[in-house]
Amino acid sequence: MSPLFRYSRWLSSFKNPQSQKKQLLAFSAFSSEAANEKPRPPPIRVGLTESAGRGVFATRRIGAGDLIHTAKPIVAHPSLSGINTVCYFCLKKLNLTDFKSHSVAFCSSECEVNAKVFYDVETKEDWQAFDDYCRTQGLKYPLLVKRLACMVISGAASAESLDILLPASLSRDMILEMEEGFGLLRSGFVKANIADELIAFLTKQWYINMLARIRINAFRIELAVGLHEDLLSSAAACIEAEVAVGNAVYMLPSFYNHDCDPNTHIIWIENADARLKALRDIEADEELRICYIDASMDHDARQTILLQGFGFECNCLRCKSGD
Ligand SMILES: C[S@@+](CC[C@H](N)C(=O)[O-])C[C@H]1O[C@@H](n2cnc3c(N)ncnc32)[C@H](O)[C@@H]1O
Repeated sequence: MSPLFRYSRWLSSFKNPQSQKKQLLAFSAFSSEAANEKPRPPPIRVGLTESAGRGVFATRRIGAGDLIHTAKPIVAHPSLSGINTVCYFCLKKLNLTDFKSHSVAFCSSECEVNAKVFYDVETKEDWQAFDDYCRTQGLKYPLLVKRLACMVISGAASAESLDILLPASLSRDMILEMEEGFGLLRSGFVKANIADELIAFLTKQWYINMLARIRINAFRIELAVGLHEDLLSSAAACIEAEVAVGNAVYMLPSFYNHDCDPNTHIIWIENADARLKALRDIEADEELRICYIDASMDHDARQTILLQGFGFECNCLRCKSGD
């Protein structure tokens, strides 16, 4: 799931507020995860907003419906309930015949090769206890941490890959609840005979830090219904089971702030590669915002979910107007 950037040096310079502005402007220059579908660089930069931390701004006018950029996940993982229905790497939907009993499958030899960054380490252990823990507790984010840990062990990712992302503030109870998952993850690697020096990064603090970042930056991936797909069976699937094919964390999309009347949306067509598209005309220097939740809910319901789920009081114009 490259590209994985080693952001730690850049991150440490954020501790100096004077360099923030310069660094944020520089970000647009190396956001190479953005689309290679267009010859021009994506029309965005990351900058500081007045009251919502960092945000993404348009560098030129963007037309309604335009593809702003695409983004590949830093780490993605299928939902456990659908693990035998999608590619284990890119989350593309597969035919049941692609799966041998109880195994995972890949949509292409390219995905199989790309998955080596975590799969070779992961398959040294059976992870039944860890998966059961996630399944019974209804947890999806520890799976992303496990996959990222495998990537760090294989040398494909830095243990600091997510450090640049904003962390959620966690209560003492939330931290206590994470201990079981940490214990299962670490003991899985020990049982797999992974050398001590390769798992030295995997401390309880690292595990909690990753979950704190994933909690407010992960995207739940719902694939758009393809034209070829039977709309009725897809609708039935939505009712019967989890619609999301999985969860993923991206770099650039994580800098998009929320708005209850967004000008941008994030969609997934075929797999976990995200597409950011303009919902209306956007002027140069306007902030691009996506909607994290179901915008059809009323004001109070939206505020409650944003506060409880993401830890912030929404400052968007729609909320300020009381709508
Ligand atoms: C995924 S991050 C977005 C990028 C973030 N601003 C940063 O500096 O990295 C989500 C966080 O941004 C802030 N945020 C996003 N949308 C907001 C809004 N509408 N009102 C207030 N804060 C917001 C909150 O702190 C939230 O937890």
